[in-house]
Amino acid sequence: MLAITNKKHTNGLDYLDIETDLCKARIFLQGAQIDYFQPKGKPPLLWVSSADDYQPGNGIRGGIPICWPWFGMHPNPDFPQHGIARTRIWTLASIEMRAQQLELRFELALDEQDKRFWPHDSRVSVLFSLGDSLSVSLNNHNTGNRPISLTQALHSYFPIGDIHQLRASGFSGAKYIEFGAGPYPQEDDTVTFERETDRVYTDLGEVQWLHTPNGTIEVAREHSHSAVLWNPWIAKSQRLSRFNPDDYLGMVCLEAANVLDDGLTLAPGESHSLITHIRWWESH
Ligand SMILES: O=P(O)(O)OC[C@H]1O[C@H](O)[C@H](O)[C@@H](O)[C@@H]1O
Repeated sequence: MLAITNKKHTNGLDYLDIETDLCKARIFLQGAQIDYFQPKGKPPLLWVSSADDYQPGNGIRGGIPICWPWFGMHPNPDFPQHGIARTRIWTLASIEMRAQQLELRFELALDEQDKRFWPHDSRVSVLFSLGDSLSVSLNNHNTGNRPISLTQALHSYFPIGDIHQLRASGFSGAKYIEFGAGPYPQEDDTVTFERETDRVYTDLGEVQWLHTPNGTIEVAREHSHSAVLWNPWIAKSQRLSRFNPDDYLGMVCLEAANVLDDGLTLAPGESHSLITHIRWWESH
């Protein structure tokens, strides 16, 4: 089966409700933000805060916000954190079925207002590939005649059941910066959570795993040597917008990125795709 229905949220945001033989998904045009993905017969793979009211103009607190064309704070303090893509309306450009994977491509057309933030000749698009796993590819192409530099992330929120029981693995050999300090070498392969965690990893291997009480989520990346691992813990949860004070107990963000020395510089005519693959891991 294949059902793709255009719907409107009560607060006005347009989204696509999607069902295939292999999964159910929901993608908002604002931010090209997927906030729901569930392989059939398995639990959902993305987390969203019940405090989010899906207001136009805000990124949704969950799913996969797209941080582009910068991650984190911009040197200009008047520019929004994590770039402009997550609050802009994207256009659905194509729908294709390949084998049993449903591919949806969205494009972002920047207006004059946006050019204040991003005065470059470039094209950005995102391709979702939906099957029993989820792949997201954020594609940049330099259409101008000067180099372009940017940072970006697929800011994925995962449902992890209980932060006190979560073990995140696949980190050995990397290094990280946290709260402006570091880089520190990551000696253990596994990370556990006992406090606010906000690490920007570089030199990171291609695959990490989130071992939760409900199963293991595998998060792989292509064309990316960096990722962000984030849990706001108690105090920051109380300050965060669209977030319940105890939400930190049930989520973690592991964000495929191109940041720090893994930031991009695209020569004229050059393209790049930041890709993440997300699935429930099954041992064979
Ligand atoms: O509140 P937001 O702008 O969505 O940012 C949410 C979080 O994003 C990233 O994970 C950063 O590393 C965090 O420092 C930040 O708090």
